[in-house]
Amino acid sequence: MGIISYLFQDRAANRGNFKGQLVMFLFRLVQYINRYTVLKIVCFPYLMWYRFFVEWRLGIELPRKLTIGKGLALYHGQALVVNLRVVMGDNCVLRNGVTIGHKKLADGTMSGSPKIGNNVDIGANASIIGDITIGDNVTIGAGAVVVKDVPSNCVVVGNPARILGAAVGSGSLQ
Ligand SMILES: CC(=O)SCCNC(=O)CCNC(=O)[C@H](O)C(C)(C)COP(=O)(O)OP(=O)(O)OC[C@H]1O[C@@H](n2cnc3c(N)ncnc32)[C@H](O)[C@@H]1OP(=O)(O)O
Ligand SMILES: N[C@@H](CO)C(=O)O
Repeated sequence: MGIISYLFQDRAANRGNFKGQLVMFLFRLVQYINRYTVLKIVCFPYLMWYRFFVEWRLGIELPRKLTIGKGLALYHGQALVVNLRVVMGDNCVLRNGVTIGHKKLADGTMSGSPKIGNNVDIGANASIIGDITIGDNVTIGAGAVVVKDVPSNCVVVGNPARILGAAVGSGSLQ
């Protein structure tokens, strides 16, 4: 992928949403810079500015080492925190108040972070925590707290999250 396509890979997903387009452009630029040591040195002021403006000022923590596939839609973009070890697939949606990250384990170490598939739509204020896997084509309801693996092709809601529409019992997550 050429640099222009790389920097604008999320534009279509954020059509009509200038803030989403701008933040994703700035994010892809730090990701691109992060690939090359020379660019990291030359563009150090930009890396600092990204941290100050996007992370501190706008409250959107998308660290430059994060792995996110193409076509990420960012709706509203407030109080959004994603751990740098999270891996997300293509065509996902992140909304305001979403947190995706790790947890402290009983031995005092930190867990891994979620691995999220393609076409995952995450509702406002959802928290997805721990070394878990979310499948493809999943919708995570607003306010859900997801701490276990989620299979592909389902909707999960609630705290703790359960599969919507499944009969009581069979809808619990493993
Ligand atoms: C400013 C803004 O607009 S920001 C955007 C905010 N919007 C979002 O974040 C969208 C997230 N979407 C949701 O949470 C949706 O409710 C979905 C996708 C999870 C489900 O939508 P639908 O399929 O239409 O579900 P529906 O409204 O029919 O509800 C089905 C059942 O799930 C429950 N339910 C739906 N959403 C949730 C939720 N987020 N948490 C807990 N339970 C829920 C309903 O109470 C209902 O339960 P019942 O069958 O016992 O009565
Ligand atoms: N409010 C819409 C997008 O503007 C959503 O979050 O889905």
